[in-house]
Amino acid sequence: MDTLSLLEGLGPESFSNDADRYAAKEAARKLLYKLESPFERSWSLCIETSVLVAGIQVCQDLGIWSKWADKCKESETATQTLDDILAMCNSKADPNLLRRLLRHISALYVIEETDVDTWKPTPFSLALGDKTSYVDQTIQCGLDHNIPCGVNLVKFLAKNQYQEPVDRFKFDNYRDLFGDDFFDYCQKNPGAGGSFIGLMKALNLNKMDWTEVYDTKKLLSEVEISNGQPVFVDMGGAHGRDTNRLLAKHPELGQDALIVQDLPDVLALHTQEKLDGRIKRMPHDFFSTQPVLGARAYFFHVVLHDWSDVDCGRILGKVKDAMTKGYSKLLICEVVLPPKGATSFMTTLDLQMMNSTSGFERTEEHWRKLLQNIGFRVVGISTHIGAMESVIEAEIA
Ligand SMILES: Nc1ncnc2c1ncn2[C@@H]1O[C@H](CSCC[C@H]([NH3+])C(=O)O)[C@@H](O)[C@H]1O
Repeated sequence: MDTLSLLEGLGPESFSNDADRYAAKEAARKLLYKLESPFERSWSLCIETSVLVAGIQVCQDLGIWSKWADKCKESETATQTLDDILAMCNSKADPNLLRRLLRHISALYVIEETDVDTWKPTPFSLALGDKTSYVDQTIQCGLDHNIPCGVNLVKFLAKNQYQEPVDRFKFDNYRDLFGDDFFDYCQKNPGAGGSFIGLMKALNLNKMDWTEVYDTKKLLSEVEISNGQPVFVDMGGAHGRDTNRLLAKHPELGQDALIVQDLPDVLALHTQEKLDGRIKRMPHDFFSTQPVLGARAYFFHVVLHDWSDVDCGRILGKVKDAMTKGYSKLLICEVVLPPKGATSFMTTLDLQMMNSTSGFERTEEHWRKLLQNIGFRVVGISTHIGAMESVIEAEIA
């Protein structure tokens, strides 16, 4: 078989597990970067992609992706003509406008052109139409926050003499662009707040279950389950999926044991998914006194990277006041930056934090120093070959 046919014949089913598929995807990306000329790369980065994202979102706004996905569930024929697609639209659209958008997004493999003015979906376009995947929210979040912030960041850094933005109250890219800092803006603009939480749901679905990274059995072995005591507090827990995962692993956990805390608007507007009745949703601002005392674990998943060391000190100081020394644990599920060889997932998160919250990812040394300064002792850092984040376990020193 020639090389091109061999490459085109590969698919997710060619790999026996997801780690191998991911490794092959990264190899293909490296290959693409080697094969494309410098001009092709710059063209693809900015010129092709800006209108690709716009095209995908216009189809989203017109309701095309969800209608198309529904049609596929109902019938065998996924292939649709331009007229069929026009009929899916929730508002009137110019046929030639739609044709031009569809032509571009099919030239870039979002859908597949099968004939004149005729296309069939791909797993990606079907996922865009499947609300449970939150892939649509990943695009929406990018348009609401990440892309405009990335454009602003260039001028913002120049304007601030290339100082590192690490304290949002001093100077902050998001506030420079939108007039408010990230979480204030999200509270005032529920649409933008919703797409951010949507991205968090997508990320959470696509990351390794934290209970596979960290030994929850050991954590719970010293807990008296039936005493009605709070066991686990998921702070900035939003959707509560991490708490659900703990419960799925330990169904013996009872009423009042599990609490998901977040800002009131996030719990009221953006996290309506049904949680097990044993999980309590509790509005709580983590800069104020922690009302749940003496839990076995206070858990933060991709929360502290939003905040400066000073703010982490304020947040964790409140947690420390609620903890029982010698019993309560602080669990931090975050990227621990390696000195060398950070993955693109890690570097993306790091710079997206700069983009939107003046936050950042931390090295192991940084985490240890930060926690030590607040009066904690790191007990262990759990990692897993398939996980992008580690779980840092700490207790009161
Ligand atoms: N002051 C605050 N008090 C409580 N939660 C907050 C505060 N500021 C931001 N948050 C929440 O912190 C979370 C950061 S995003 C992380 C969400 C979740 N733990 C996950 O892993 O997917 C968001 O849900 C924010 O609403």
